[in-house]
Amino acid sequence: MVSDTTAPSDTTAYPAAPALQLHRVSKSYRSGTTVVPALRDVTLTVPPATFTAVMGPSGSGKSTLLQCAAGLDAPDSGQVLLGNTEISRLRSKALTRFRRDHVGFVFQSYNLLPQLSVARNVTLPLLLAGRAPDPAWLGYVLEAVGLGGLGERKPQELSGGQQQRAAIARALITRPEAVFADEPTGALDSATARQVLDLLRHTVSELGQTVVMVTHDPVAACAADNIIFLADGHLDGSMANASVRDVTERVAYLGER
Ligand SMILES: Nc1ncnc2c1ncn2[C@@H]1O[C@H](COP(=O)(O)OP(=O)(O)OP(=O)(O)O)[C@@H](O)[C@H]1O
Repeated sequence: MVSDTTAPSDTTAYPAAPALQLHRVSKSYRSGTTVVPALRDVTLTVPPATFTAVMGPSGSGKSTLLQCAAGLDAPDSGQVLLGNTEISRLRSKALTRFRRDHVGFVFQSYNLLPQLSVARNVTLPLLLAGRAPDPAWLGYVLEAVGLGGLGERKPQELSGGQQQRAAIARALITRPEAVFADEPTGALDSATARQVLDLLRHTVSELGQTVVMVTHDPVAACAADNIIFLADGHLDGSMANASVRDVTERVAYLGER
């Protein structure tokens, strides 16, 4: 287990293995008598300390990919590895424990508890795991997301962008193998979205965090090192260090090559 007292700048605890690997992952949903394929034979590798965006048309399988990669949903076939752990083999209890200790989540809707202070919200994953928060690490994470001095506020006393920063701090507090973000800027205006994207970028470059983010927005996707495209449940190529124009064009023709 990663110690909570490791110096904030120490990233040696992160595994040398890829942060995330999917090997031939397929997943279908049943809707009445109909079977809806959501992921078809997806294989991908995400190196540690990188920022990956997942793009594709509505219904192309982006959220399903994120859910399977994060251990929130189980693939029908194929393997998912987070660091050195094959999470697709874990049974329910072990998977819940693993997720709690090793996976961070950020959602479009922040999901902060209104009755708790920002600091309490941020340290909740540690408390739920029975681990004592390290005040130095909490202070560092709050500073890193630009919420230094605001830990005692309630979420409703923060702006939308600050609430999303708190949600990102909460995702980082356990020093997870990977942070999964589903449309984290979807509810924000473009200037605030920019700040949140810069923060995610900062967690990658300064904290060595691995971030995987689903987005519909080419501007948001271009904050990532690498963009992977999905079309109809298939992986449909990727782009590194892309421009907004290239991504917009690529998205318009997804699935047509
Ligand atoms: N719980 C479910 N039951 C039945 N079908 C589902 C379920 N969840 C997703 N699907 C279907 O699986 C496919 C992929 O859905 P998914 O939500 O992963 O796509 P998405 O790319 O994230 O879409 P969006 O951009 O609209 O959020 C879609 O056809 C969707 O209708």
